[in-house]
Amino acid sequence: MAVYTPVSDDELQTFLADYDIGEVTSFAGIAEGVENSNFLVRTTRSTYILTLYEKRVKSDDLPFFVGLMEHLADKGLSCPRPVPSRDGATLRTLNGRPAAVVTFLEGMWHRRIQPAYCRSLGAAMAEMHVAGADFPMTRANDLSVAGWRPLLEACGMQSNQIYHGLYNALNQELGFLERVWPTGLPTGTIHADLFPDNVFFLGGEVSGIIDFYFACTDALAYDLAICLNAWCFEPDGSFNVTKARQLVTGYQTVRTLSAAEREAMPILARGSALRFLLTRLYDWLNHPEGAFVKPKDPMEYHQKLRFHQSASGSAAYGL
Ligand SMILES: Nc1ncnc2c1ncn2[C@@H]1O[C@H](COP(=O)(O)OP(=O)(O)O)[C@@H](O)[C@H]1O
Ligand SMILES: N[C@@H](CCOP(=O)(O)O)C(=O)O
Repeated sequence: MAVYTPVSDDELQTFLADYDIGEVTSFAGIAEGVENSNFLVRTTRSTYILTLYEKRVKSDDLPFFVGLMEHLADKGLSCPRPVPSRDGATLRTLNGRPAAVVTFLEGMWHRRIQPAYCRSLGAAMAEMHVAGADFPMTRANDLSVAGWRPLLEACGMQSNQIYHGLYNALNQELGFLERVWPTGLPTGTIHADLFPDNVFFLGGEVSGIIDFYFACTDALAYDLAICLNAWCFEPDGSFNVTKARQLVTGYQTVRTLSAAEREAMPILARGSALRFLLTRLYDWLNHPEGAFVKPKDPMEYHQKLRFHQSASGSAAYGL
């Protein structure tokens, strides 16, 4: 459960007194997520999510995240809509943390991924890319290649607690990716954390996308690469090329990938595996005492990285 900052009933009542969202009927910490503190708030009017933004979310970035959700919701995408308080502010402070109330989305996320879900996901992602094309704000991806070395150095030799030789292996991989990382691909607003727990389904089709707190301006194809990692590996660690094909086919029903994007996919997938390996490794070594959170396994991404290191070109991804 991710609740780093507790909120008492009294603190909630005082905070929500400034909103026109009805009377609170129930309130509970949410047993999922690892980044922020999330609470489910039911009121006489509707259901909402209260989020207190934690360590990795910089206050200066919040207007981008909140603005993006408003922009996408205005374009008809099913994503949380920030709810303003009576004075019109969508970003406020609670217990010393920046906080926001957003609308609750119906649907459920799938732990066991079917190829058809990947197809629906691909189309939903491309729709998000198209809808985000005229979003006027930008935010650099601080967890792209330039951000990986500081993360690795912050983990340092402690990395070897997880597995002997891990630091050197990652250092070598990072050196390679720093040399070959693609530039000049079509860019736009990407989600950058489109994992199964952030995509809700109803009846086999994507019904909503949540958790825009890593969203940024970067290569559109990098979002696909993240999903190749997060959706297309089986629990035994093997890569399922059928799921990859479905993901890409679904994407291309809305937006066609260029030849350069297809060619870059193996490196983008490799970089994306390293990115999640590094943040997981950092969190594994540094998770706060007493927080209600289950750190995610860095070694899952080490196994994925090894697949990408041995993959032979775009064909290995069904491209
Ligand atoms: N708008 C929403 N509608 C429905 N459920 C939500 C919404 N936002 C968050 N949740 C629930 O809270 C969980 C954690 O949210 P998430 O944004 O992924 O947290 P974190 O940023 O900490 O990873 C989700 O898995 C989901 O169950
Ligand atoms: N998806 C990332 C961690 C961020 O967690 P989320 O709950 O915000 O999706 C990972 O799996 O490492």
